[in-house]
Amino acid sequence: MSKVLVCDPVDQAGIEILSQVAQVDVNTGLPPAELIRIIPEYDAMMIRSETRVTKEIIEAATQLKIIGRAGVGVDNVDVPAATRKGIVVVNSPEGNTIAAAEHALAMMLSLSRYIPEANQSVKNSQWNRKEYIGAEVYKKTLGVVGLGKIGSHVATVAKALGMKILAYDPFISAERAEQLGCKLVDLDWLFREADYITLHIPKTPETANLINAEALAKMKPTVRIVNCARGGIIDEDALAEAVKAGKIGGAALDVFAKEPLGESNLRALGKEVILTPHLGASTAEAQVNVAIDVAEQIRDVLLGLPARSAVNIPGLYPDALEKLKPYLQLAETIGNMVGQLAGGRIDYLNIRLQGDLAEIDGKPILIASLKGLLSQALRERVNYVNASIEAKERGIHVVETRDATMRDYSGSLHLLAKGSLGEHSVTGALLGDQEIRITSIDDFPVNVAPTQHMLFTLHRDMPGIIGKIGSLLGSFNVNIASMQVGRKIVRGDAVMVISLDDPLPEGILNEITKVPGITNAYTVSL
Ligand SMILES: NC(=O)C1=CN([C@@H]2O[C@H](COP(=O)(O)OP(=O)(O)OC[C@H]3O[C@@H](n4cnc5c(N)ncnc54)[C@H](O)[C@@H]3O)[C@@H](O)[C@H]2O)C=CC1
Ligand SMILES: O=C(O)C(=O)COP(=O)(O)O
Repeated sequence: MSKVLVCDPVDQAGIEILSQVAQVDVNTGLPPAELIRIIPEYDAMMIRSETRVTKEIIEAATQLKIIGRAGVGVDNVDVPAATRKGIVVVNSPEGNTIAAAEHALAMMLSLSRYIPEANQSVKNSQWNRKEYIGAEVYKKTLGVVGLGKIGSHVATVAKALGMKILAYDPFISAERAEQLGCKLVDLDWLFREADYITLHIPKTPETANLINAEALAKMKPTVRIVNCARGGIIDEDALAEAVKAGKIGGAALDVFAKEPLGESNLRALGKEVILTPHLGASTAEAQVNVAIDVAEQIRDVLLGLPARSAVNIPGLYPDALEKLKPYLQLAETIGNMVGQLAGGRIDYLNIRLQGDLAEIDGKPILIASLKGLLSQALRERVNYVNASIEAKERGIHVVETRDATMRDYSGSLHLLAKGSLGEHSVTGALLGDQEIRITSIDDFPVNVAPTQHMLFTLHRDMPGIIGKIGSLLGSFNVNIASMQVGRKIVRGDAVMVISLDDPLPEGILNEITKVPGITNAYTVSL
């Protein structure tokens, strides 16, 4: 039975789903060294933002297939290290959108009316109304940095509060911003004009310290900044300094460069600053959503099915994947065949999508072809996650071409591999949308169904050659299941494809190449 390690607190609804297919160990707050020690036992990990899944942990994992992040941000996972190891990383892109957006809005309003400190003062038996004269958000300008899922919801609600919305997001169109009632502007404009700024971007090398002393200096002295996205997007010392010096109006932070927040200048600040302990996703509803979303994906991957929100499998979207499945199988099979025919080190792979296949997104087919190609060298270590990286690291130059005019089958795939031992090609198609047919080998036309054990020969088409191969195989007690010859001209060069019931015994390939007329022989095992 598979084993899943749940390292951070997640809703019971997720645990129940995982328990249908795996032994689930809930073990939160583990120190890194302990995680490294126990991770080899596990097939899957489920985390939130507290556990850092470092390269060291990933390298120590020997059977880990999936890391499920019950939330959005995967910046606490070394995704490149996971990808390299063929481990799928999934998240829940929408499960906590509303929770995070509402927390940002709550922070904005609390900041405007000093609610946290006013509340504390009443609880401390004071009644100080003069101290807490706030500001209205109505008719003020809100600058939304990052108009993705959370930023869009914040903008929509803020619009209903009567705010004017400016947005900065280099990856969305002005039309999309307009639909949301926002004006798309550049960052400097937003910094200059906004009365409130709210951040809804991922933490990336580009966004780290986006709000630094220089940026703060461009803002209005009354601006209030909300960060419910990621710590490290704001330079915390520069922010504390700006609040203290009255260069900005205030800030509300849910996330910090280092969590839990340690020693910090922010703690000493007054009512202008609100700090919450990373609570954006902490609603009952969001926790049920993300736990179910991610647990279902872990369950599926453990059952050998695809994950719907993998962050490190490029181009494999669930709907497209379902339609493409037979073609992925085809690509993997002929990738595997051409890899074995080419043998040795492969330097170049041309993937030609033909007929109907020329019309579709080729990326998943390309990945499947590479997985097949590398499967001899890497066995089960290669999968859809790491096939592209492995190919790149091996220096395989991959070229995708398309030819919609090739219409012998509705859609076919031609792979040509060049390597240290020469050049080979295989074309395959689907018969009746499911059954794989090999339709050419080294450009010789054939029509064979791939089988587990196959023998290919390149030979001169001449009388007696088939008989000689047949008796040679017979003398080694190898049974032939089927045989086919492909040739372009009579008595010219030809290819023979023989399906065998058993694997070819050691040494026999050498004997076959000694038969007069045979130029080369190859075995392929699928
Ligand atoms: N505080 C909390 O508990 C929570 C925090 N989050 C965080 O909120 C952030 C946003 O999440 P979603 O809206 O779900 O993500 P999303 O992917 O839907 O939106 C992010 C947006 O940022 C934009 N973006 C990327 N790089 C940018 C850049 N350099 N400058 C400006 N815009 C850029 C993207 O185009 C995208 O539109 C993430 O960092 C996520 O981790 C999410 C949930 C809960
Ligand atoms: O989903 C996200 O990106 C979050 O930041 C939520 O973090 P959490 O799951 O509450 O630790």
